[in-house]
Amino acid sequence: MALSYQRIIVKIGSNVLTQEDGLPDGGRIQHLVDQIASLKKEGKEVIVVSSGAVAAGRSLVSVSDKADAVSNRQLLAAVGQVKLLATYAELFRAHELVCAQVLVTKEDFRDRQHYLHMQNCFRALLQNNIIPVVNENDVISVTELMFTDNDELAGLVASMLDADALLILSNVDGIFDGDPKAPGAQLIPVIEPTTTSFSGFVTTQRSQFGRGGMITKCHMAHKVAQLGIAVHIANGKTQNILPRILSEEVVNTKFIPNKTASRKKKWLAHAETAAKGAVQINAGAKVALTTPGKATSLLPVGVLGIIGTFEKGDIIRLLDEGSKPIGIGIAEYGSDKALERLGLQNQKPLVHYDYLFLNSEIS
Ligand SMILES: Nc1ncnc2c1ncn2[C@@H]1O[C@H](COP(=O)(O)OP(=O)(O)O)[C@@H](O)[C@H]1O
Ligand SMILES: N[C@@H](CCC(=O)OP(=O)(O)O)C(=O)O
Repeated sequence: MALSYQRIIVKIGSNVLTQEDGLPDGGRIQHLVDQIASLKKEGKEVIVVSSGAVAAGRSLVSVSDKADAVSNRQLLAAVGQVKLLATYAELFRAHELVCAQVLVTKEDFRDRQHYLHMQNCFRALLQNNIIPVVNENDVISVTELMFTDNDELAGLVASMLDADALLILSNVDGIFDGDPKAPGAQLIPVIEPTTTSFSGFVTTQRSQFGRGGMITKCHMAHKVAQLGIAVHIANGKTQNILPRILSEEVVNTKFIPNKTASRKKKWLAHAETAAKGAVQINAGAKVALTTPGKATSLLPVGVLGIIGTFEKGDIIRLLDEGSKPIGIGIAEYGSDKALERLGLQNQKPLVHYDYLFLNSEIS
């Protein structure tokens, strides 16, 4: 039976798009575009997250070994992204399809305004039947500002757009129970939402031109599946891989999706590292917030202390009396006002339920 995904994110890894020598594989890109065009003709929405800018840059200019690695990467990506998108645009045009370039940084997912602008743009593109081709803005994203890899970026895009599925194309058939090249290694076809540890079977080894490796792919895939989105890890070098994943005719690893979470909560699930401050809440507030089936906002009466400073709209962490993190949310007002209202009754919520994300909701 065919899988009925409607909105699909296709993540194409560096290794799928490059040949052994690190230069772009034109035939491979063509074949993938042909497959995506077929999905479009079936009425599906497709968003492509494509690596390959650095590889494309390498085919155009050679960089000096003496220059620093960051500058070289910026230069190759800046040059290569033009070629990468020109290649996609030309190949999609042959199918009478239009694609668009979307370049983003990690910061764009942390800032609520940037996030909403981005989401709005994606919606407009999809409504106009345009295929977004997303990559990290490698010119700006250096060191700590970088995504771990494009898998992380693809996961964020999938949750932002409430996708039905994320198809991660790599250079392996899926996740194996050990080194995929070792004799007897077995592919794991299905990973249930209850699986939490991958370190037992996934090594930290990366493909030749990849950045994050399989372990980061697993963690991201698990997190995305917890948010209600199916994730498949499959081999992008296999012929007709996309239609064959959907018709369940090909080996791959599927992360079974969990119950769906609301869109806002999906964003919050990824936003923890962006927290500006924290509030410590009392036991009564903890019980009220974590009681299943109840939509409760955090009121100042339940707040014991404010840690750090934050402003209205910032993400803050919620800690219990023992300083254990219990969730995150968006502050309705800044830490100064929160401090004035600490412990007081009949005050406006510090975190509204709609902007509150509790750890218990995804575990
Ligand atoms: N248990 C495993 N199953 C599959 N692949 C694994 C496993 N452990 C490590 N790997 C390695 O992960 C690599 C794919 O990850 P990565 O380098 O991030 O690729 P990509 O460029 O597609 O993002 C594979 O080439 C493989 O060598
Ligand atoms: N933004 C980079 C891709 C880096 C990256 O993370 O690649 P991959 O590990 O294959 O997902 C580029 O376009 O070259």
